Amino acid sequence: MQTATELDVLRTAVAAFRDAGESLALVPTMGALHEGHLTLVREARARADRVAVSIFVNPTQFGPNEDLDAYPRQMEEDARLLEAEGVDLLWAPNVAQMYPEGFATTISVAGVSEDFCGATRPGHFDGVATVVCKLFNQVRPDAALFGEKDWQQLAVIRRMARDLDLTAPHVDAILGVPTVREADGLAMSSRNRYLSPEQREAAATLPRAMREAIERIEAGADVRATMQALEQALMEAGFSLVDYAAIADTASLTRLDRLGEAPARLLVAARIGGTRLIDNMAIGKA
Ligand SMILES: Nc1ncnc2c1ncn2[C@@H]1O[C@H](COP(=O)(O)OP(=O)(O)OP(=O)(O)O)[C@@H](O)[C@H]1O
Ligand SMILES: CC(C)(CO)[C@@H](O)C(=O)[O-]
Ligand code: BAL
Repeated sequence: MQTATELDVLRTAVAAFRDAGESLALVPTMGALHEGHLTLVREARARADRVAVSIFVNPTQFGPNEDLDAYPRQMEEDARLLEAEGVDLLWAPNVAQMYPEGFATTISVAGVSEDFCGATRPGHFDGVATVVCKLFNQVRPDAALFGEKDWQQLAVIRRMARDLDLTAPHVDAILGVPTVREADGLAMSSRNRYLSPEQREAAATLPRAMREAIERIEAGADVRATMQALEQALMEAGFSLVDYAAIADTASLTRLDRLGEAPARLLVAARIGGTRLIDNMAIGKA
């Protein structure tokens, strides 16, 4: 595996793949890798001749009171994990390279980025869209893979890629990979390591309560009342705040107060101690 920490080194490595006629898939990450990330890498390997992974803890997607400084950083261990997965290229820029003196451009995706995490983390998706656009321009992959765990992020990136012609037309080059879960159902996340043993146990209530809510709504229960019951179940389990618990259209993320014909998603963000967890699941007709 080649590691590039400078843009010209990255470009030379990518050009060598291209000169050899090889396809390239990109897996963008913020590091602190777990099985969720490695599943994205394996999917990428199955789809392209070459795989590039980026590791960059992007400061512009963190709010002023969020965990930018505390966010886990373990570059050497991550590099070992990626090497073992057969990754070809690790792109690990620093903040000054990504945002040089005078950097002044922001990409903002209206609509799909506004509710849910966009409302509770103002500016978050501007930071995500801008850095992902830069990563696409730096690496110029044929395809990029993202986790469904960050469902709204995936929707924002798909919208941006279509709007800005970042990928080939008529090709779904932005690929979503189903959420990888722990044995008790908790979605894997780098932030799970912030949880104390007691909080970790209580955190499994999140996917459990979501599945119960889905069963009830699919059996005809009222959406609003079921969302209230879901919030209550989380608070009783030890969560301190539910940022949102709602059903939305899968693609537009418009909130729904009942299931209809279009595919829908249950989306939840909730805090336990100082840790904010998100999860989402399909509901209704697939
Ligand atoms: N459990 C998971 N299953 C599938 N994909 C995942 C999972 N966790 C993260 N990903 C995906 O990996 C990519 C990089 O995510 P990131 O590095 O932020 O990890 P994370 O575990 O989501 O961290 P965080 O705790 O910041 O949410 C994203 O596309 C994300 O959706
Ligand atoms: C897509 C991403 C790498 C952009 O910083 C980040 O939001 C993440 O890890 O999900
Ligand atoms: N996995 C999404 C990145 C973030 O929470 O900032």
